Amino acid sequence: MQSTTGNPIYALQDVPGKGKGLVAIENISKGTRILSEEPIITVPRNEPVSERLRTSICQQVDALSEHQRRAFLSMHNIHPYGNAAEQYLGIIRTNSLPAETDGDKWSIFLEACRINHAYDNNAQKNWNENIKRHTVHALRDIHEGEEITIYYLGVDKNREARQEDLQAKFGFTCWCRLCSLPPEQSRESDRRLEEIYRLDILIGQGGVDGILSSPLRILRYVDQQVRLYNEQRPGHLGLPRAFLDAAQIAIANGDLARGHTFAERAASAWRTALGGDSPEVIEPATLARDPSKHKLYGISNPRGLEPSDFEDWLWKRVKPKHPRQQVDLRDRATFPGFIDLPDENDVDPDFYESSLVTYRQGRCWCFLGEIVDFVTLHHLEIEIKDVDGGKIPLHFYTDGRGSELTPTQVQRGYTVAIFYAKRHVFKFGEPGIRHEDPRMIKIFPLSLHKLLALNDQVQQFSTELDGIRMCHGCGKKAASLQRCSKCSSFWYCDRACQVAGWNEKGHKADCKLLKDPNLRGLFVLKWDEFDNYI
Ligand SMILES: C[S@@+](CC[C@H](N)C(=O)[O-])C[C@H]1O[C@@H](n2cnc3c(N)ncnc32)[C@H](O)[C@@H]1O
Repeated sequence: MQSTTGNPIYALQDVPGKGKGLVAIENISKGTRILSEEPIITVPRNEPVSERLRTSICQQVDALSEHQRRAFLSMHNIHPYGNAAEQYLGIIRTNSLPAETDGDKWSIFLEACRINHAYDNNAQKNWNENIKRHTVHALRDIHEGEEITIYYLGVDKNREARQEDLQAKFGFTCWCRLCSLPPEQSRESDRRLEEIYRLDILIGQGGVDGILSSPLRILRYVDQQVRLYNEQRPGHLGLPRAFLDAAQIAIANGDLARGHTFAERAASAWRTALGGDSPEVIEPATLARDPSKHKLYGISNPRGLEPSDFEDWLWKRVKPKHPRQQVDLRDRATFPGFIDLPDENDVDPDFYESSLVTYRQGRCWCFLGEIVDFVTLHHLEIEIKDVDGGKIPLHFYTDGRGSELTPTQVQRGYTVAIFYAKRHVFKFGEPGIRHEDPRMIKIFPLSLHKLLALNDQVQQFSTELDGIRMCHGCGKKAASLQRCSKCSSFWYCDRACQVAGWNEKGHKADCKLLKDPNLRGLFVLKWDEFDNYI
């Protein structure tokens, strides 16, 4: 590809430890189409090696121009060979890229096949079915002299699986910045991926029913996924998919304004990675123009209501909340991350109601964080990780300076819940939380990750909608389920379902946790009202 001045923007150069590679020879800005190429050799992906295939490959190589042939033969080959046909096959296996959207045909592209791999890739490869070319776009600004890299493996995988695949298919180990992280940070990155996949399941499992019955909960999952994708690596292709999910949730629930914005974000992310002429951009761009054309628009309008109930719905008349609705621990208004806590010296309107002369607390809230480390010098100091992954100090300025907590309570990996926490600027260190009232803290013997996973189960199996609940054992929805007598949180058709829930679905461990009235309390307190301190 050439720059606007007509000069090439990259060159094939030696890259230490990787053979040849493409290197930017001028600054390339995010979203630039770095190259767009037609294939020179194409093979069916899944056809077993046969005489017919060998002949077809030899004929295609023979038909190349001298320049193309030389460039093809200089490509890397990790497979041993004894004759020309085997050599060609080895080069194709080491270098080919998809030449059809469904991946049935793979091809050799003289330039794109020279790009090396990195997990923190700065460019995105793609077969563009509209223009029948392979394209590569800059996922972020690439500086002059920087190597252009793509991700070889398609699906995102944890570090060990990535390295195994790269060794098996391409014969190398990736040493990019993300693959060389120290073990703890690398595990964190792997955990992020696991969480992304877990959220994927939670988002998809209820289908349209889920989107309609708990739109906020599902939107929270997608919100969380977007944050994780952004932390994982730049331009992750999960992002536009997540934006499209968010658009669908908004539109299905009649919110065209948000549907429009989410669809625009999806289109913009695809445009950066794949170019404005790629088919992937068309769907979200069309949706952004008119979100009401989406097939789910309008399905949230209630059907079969009594006329008076319909009027209540139409006018958004507030009805008393269902008493048995469970609070969602992912609700950031009630369980904010550190950054969203009120500042100690401000009157934050999200938490306080103010008039001209006075203000009063308008709601209850609780900060959740996982104990990463702790130390006692003059007082107990705990390092905690919040829902956003940020680490902050929690200093104990209670009368006992933290000694009111027992060593069995203060353990790494346990979750701290602090009611009415505020951001405090310490003179001697990083901003954090100054904890003064011993009644305002609870510690639960499970990680924040597990607490949120338990919350997801509670949301799915404890929440009643129009008198209907879901059996935790078999997943059936019914009005006449029996509740677990120990924790009162999960519901079952009969004894067999209870045994299945206990043994196969992990309720044995969850039940023990939920027997703690303090933990159960998190799910049932009236957080959005304030009468008195909890
Ligand atoms: C498609 S080719 C890429 C171009 C190749 N470097 C060349 O010289 O033609 C794939 C081969 O490049 C090398 N390679 C690609 N990415 C690499 C990386 N991150 N580290 C080391 N070698 C890499 C491996 O030998 C791999 O089999």
